[in-house]
Amino acid sequence: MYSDGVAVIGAGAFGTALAIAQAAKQQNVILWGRDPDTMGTINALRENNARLPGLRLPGNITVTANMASLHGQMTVLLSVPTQSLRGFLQEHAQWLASHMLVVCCKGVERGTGLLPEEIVKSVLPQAVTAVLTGPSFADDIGRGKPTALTLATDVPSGGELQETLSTPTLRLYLSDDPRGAQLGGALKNVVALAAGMVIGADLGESARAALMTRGFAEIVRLAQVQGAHPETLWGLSGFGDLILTCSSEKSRNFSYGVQFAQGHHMIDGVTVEGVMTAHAICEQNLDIDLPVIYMVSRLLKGEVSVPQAMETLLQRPLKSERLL
Ligand SMILES: NC(=O)c1ccc[n+]([C@@H]2O[C@H](COP(=O)([O-])OP(=O)(O)OC[C@H]3O[C@@H](n4cnc5c(N)ncnc54)[C@H](O)[C@@H]3O)[C@@H](O)[C@H]2O)c1
Ligand SMILES: O=P(O)(O)OC[C@H](O)CO
Repeated sequence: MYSDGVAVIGAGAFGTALAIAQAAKQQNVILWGRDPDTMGTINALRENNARLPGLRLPGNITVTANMASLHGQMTVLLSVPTQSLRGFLQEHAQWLASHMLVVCCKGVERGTGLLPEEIVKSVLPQAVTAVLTGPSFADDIGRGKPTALTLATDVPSGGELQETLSTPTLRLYLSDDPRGAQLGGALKNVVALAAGMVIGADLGESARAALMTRGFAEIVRLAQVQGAHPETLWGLSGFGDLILTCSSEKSRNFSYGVQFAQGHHMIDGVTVEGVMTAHAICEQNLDIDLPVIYMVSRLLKGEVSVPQAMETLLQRPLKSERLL
């Protein structure tokens, strides 16, 4: 099953990196992007110089804007931003039915509160799905630097998929908790925005460590209430990705947080998933104590400044350090 090769949907930074990584193992990999001109340029240069400059696409990657290139029963890695996933699926449903769909985006959909795999199931109820997530920068994956990720799925053939997608430098750990894995990947971006704001406002490394730790407590709390296994969040998809994203300026979420605190609020064609995810969580009006996540949404809406937000968080009643 699903032995007709690997296709990557979305020719952004991550999709391109995943295609390059898979090309080290698979005979032929398809990289699909929606814009024929862009894909023509990527093919001519054998490089995605707009999204992942400096990395050469091996010859066994077929670069295309034609969904008809997908064939048989493939493993399809979905790497479009979360807020675009539904639109992509609706437009191209006819080409996707026979394949294993592996969700690689991180976020919560605004308006529905759905996680990416749930978006897939809501558009394609019969779809066979999995989730690939964890600490990984596109550039590291594309350069073949050692990376470990979580592959989370309910399907019995998860072990086969793990074998298919693991490479000598990309080590996949199998999980049976797609919900927990996705919540970790989505929510760490919100905490990374907060961590960036702390650094951008020069509030100190100690404050960042406090926010990361208390932010992690919120992630575990929310995940448990929403039916995930708390231990999933202690793994690569939760704790692991939180460390990476909150501590590196290579992270777009962290970097945007830094810029935001310094008064630069424009997002120019860059995918910063944590922004919509913060709002998507808030608009669900959950009865869960999530002070950091809610504060990030208020900050992004301009309702409070970073110093006001920090003061408000510090002035809350003292409490015990329970994680849950
Ligand atoms: N970049 C990374 O290091 C990294 C690592 C892990 C996970 N991710 C996740 O991967 C997802 C994609 O991120 P990215 O870094 O590739 O972003 P990106 O901004 O580099 O690229 C996004 C791509 O999606 C395409 N796209 C947008 N809407 C589309 C639609 N409706 N149909 C088809 N294509 C569409 C855009 O044209 C663009 O090529 C995000 O959820 C991100 O969190 C990224
Ligand atoms: O650049 P970011 O902030 O979207 O982070 C990329 C990955 O999610 C890190 O694991």
